[in-house]
Amino acid sequence: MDARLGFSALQSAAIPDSPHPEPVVRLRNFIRRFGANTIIDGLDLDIAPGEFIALLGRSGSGKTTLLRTLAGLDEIGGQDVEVPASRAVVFQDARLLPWKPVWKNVALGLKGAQPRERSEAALKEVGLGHRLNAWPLTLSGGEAQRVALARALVREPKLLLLDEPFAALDALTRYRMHDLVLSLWRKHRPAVLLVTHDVEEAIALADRVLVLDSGRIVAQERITAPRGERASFAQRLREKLLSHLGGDDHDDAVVPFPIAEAAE
Ligand SMILES: Nc1ncnc2c1ncn2[C@@H]1O[C@H](COP(=O)(O)OP(=O)(O)OP(=O)(O)O)[C@@H](O)[C@H]1O
Repeated sequence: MDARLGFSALQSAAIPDSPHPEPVVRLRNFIRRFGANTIIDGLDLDIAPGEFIALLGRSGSGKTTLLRTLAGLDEIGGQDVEVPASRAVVFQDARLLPWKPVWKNVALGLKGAQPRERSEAALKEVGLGHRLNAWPLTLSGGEAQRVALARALVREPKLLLLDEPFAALDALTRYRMHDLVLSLWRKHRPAVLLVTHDVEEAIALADRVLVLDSGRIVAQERITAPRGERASFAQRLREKLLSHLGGDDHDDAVVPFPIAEAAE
């Protein structure tokens, strides 16, 4: 297996180095058009089980279109697309039902036994065990996104799709969410596709960074450095500076820096 890939244009070639014979996501020559506009233009993509992928691209490059396809939110009839049935999406806005308390938002549509207990356990995992009966409108932006994460994870998805979930948060909350997402990912190990505009975020979180342009993957970089060593100086300094700015969510569910690199 290769250590690092350069930014070579891949265009519609299959990603050659998937370490698993059976990817959890498999797209071949995927095409998406809106009217006369071709948004995704013959895309091949494999995502390995448990792999964390960040998808970068300019505005309008088709990132959300690709994510919606993987989420099953768009009708794509007749194309060679394999995705797991168990998948969950977190969007930029939490999309909580304001008339239901937090735990019911997480339990919504949950199949199987003990929805309340499972919802409670998921909310504890994201540090909101004390807000089970809170109303969504009383939550901060960071808290609401943590509820959205709990709602996704309680379904134990094989594929977790994150569409700029941190973009609307302040910097401190965003960095805390990074740590939280990483700790949850390490524990549950879903494959993750994170759509983001933030290159630094992509480098900090992902195993592999893809760049989408004009409907094609034009570059990819596999990042093998342990996450704790990625820009650790910058992170320490950032944490130090940001600790003076305060934040909306101080709790002990967030993994403190340095991030523990458990079995990457
Ligand atoms: N339902 C739709 N009907 C028509 N055009 C659409 C539809 N959905 C997306 N598009 C177009 O497809 C293109 C790609 O949109 P998409 O939202 O996937 O881009 P993006 O990379 O996620 O952009 P951004 O970073 O700004 O969110 C845009 O030109 C958009 O206008």
